Amino acid sequence: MASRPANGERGRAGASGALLAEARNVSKAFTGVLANDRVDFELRAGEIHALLGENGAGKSTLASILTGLYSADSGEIRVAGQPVSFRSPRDALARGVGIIHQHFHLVDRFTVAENIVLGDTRQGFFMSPAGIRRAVADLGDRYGLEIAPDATVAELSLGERQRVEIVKMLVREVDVLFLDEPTAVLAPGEVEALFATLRRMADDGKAIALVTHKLNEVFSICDRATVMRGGKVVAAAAIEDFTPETIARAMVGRDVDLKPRPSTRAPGAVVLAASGLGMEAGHHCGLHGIDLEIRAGEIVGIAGVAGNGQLQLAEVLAGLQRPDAGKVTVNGTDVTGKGPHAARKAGLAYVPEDRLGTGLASGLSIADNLMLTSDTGFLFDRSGSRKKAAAAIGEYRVKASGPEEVVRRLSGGNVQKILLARELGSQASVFVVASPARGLDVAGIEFVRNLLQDYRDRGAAILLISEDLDEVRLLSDRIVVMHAGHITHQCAAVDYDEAAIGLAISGYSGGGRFADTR
Ligand SMILES: Nc1ncnc2c1ncn2[C@@H]1O[C@H](COP(=O)(O)OP(=O)(O)OP(=O)(O)O)[C@@H](O)[C@H]1O
Repeated sequence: MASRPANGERGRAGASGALLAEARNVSKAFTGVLANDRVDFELRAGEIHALLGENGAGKSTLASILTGLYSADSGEIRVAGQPVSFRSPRDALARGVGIIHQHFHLVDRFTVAENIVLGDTRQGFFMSPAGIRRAVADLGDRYGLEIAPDATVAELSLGERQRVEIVKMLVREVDVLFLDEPTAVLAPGEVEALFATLRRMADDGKAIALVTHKLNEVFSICDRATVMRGGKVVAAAAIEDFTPETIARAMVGRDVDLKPRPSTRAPGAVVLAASGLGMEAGHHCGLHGIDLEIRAGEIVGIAGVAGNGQLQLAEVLAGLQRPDAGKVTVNGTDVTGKGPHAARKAGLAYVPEDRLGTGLASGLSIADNLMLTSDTGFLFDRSGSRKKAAAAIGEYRVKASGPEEVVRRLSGGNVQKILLARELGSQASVFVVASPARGLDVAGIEFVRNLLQDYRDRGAAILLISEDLDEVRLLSDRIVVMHAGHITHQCAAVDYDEAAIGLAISGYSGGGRFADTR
């Protein structure tokens, strides 16, 4: 059992708590890639430990080795000081080491309680339905995790599903918990709640490893950080010994500049226009009287919590959904409800949020994916498509063995780069871009921001949809807020008023009015 820190003071327990999990001199190669190169990593009782690094640095591989999904080619894994050899994640769980992946492993049509006991094969372990309810309630109280045991998982938000995954781990009595980019799926309010839970778990003597790209999270919650680059550990220290700049430099090997570059020119003619767009509310909130104009040479950012109509709006603009009312024009051509090909032909490119669903075919190579939306089709001109892919891999600094690499094998951030390369590399003049930096490391974020600003300066019209308010604020020339399928606020970026935007995000549309949230 883990030794408990004397108090929950940040940083103190992390430096001195008992060693709960370690990797010593661990290496792991995949075909052509040394994903972990003589890695040392340690997790102590009472700490929240950030595991950082650029896309493809080897973080997920290390987490997978420590939690039983992969075995190391060489080196040693220890739990509570004892060498272990995990043959599966179940083995690791039996030793108190668990992981919560970005894509949850829950059965949608089962209840929360059923999911919690599912697959729990501990010998002699039995929990009656009443026992499970009690355990969920007790753990919920202790760690601030409110969930209804009888709810069906399909009805739950992503934040609630994450809580179910955490309770599942707590029921299995983990001492060490890895979380792979846990805030990527959360709304801002849910992030604070998650962090409070993680802090309570650490205060209780558990060790938490947080795989993340978000430096603000690292500095607000973590006690220590380990930074990886090219499969190696390049820095490991208490958080007080780092600054955002030194962490970014360790990750990338150079200085990173994320300062915005506002447009210096007045925007040109309207190139993307939506007027009176309406969609019936169904399983989503619908769209209600959306009027929007985007001009050549400007970035318009749409802020709001996911699920407030942004996805429907993006899909209507990109021709993937037909609105019930209203009209969309791209470069003066009416493309309303005419399908994605018509929108693309009129000059619109779309980077969807759901990169492996709507965006890319995970079973195909990089080269084939880059040709998926071209008129010629990917069966045509294979050597041309390979050349194009090789150029994109170089330009976007994608970590891959070459153009024939299957997209499924790439790390999350590199998948995002392939999608961006295809859409931003097209000849479009209007770009609808949803969460372009999701899953990207600091160098990737810098790259994408520069790219969008370069395109804008060359006269492209960009609609940026993002839940990351900082991203919207830093990149946009104009800001539009959506709530419940309505536009509740619009302003120029220079007039950015955090309080007004915060109110608009929660539905307040000025003059004492709240948007109709049917
Ligand atoms: N199953 C696999 N088969 C082949 N190569 C793999 C496999 N898993 C990872 N790799 C490669 O190993 C390297 C490290 O990948 P890993 O997923 O560990 O990186 P990461 O730091 O987690 O990146 P990201 O932040 O983008 O998720 C990458 O070059 C990746 O393409």
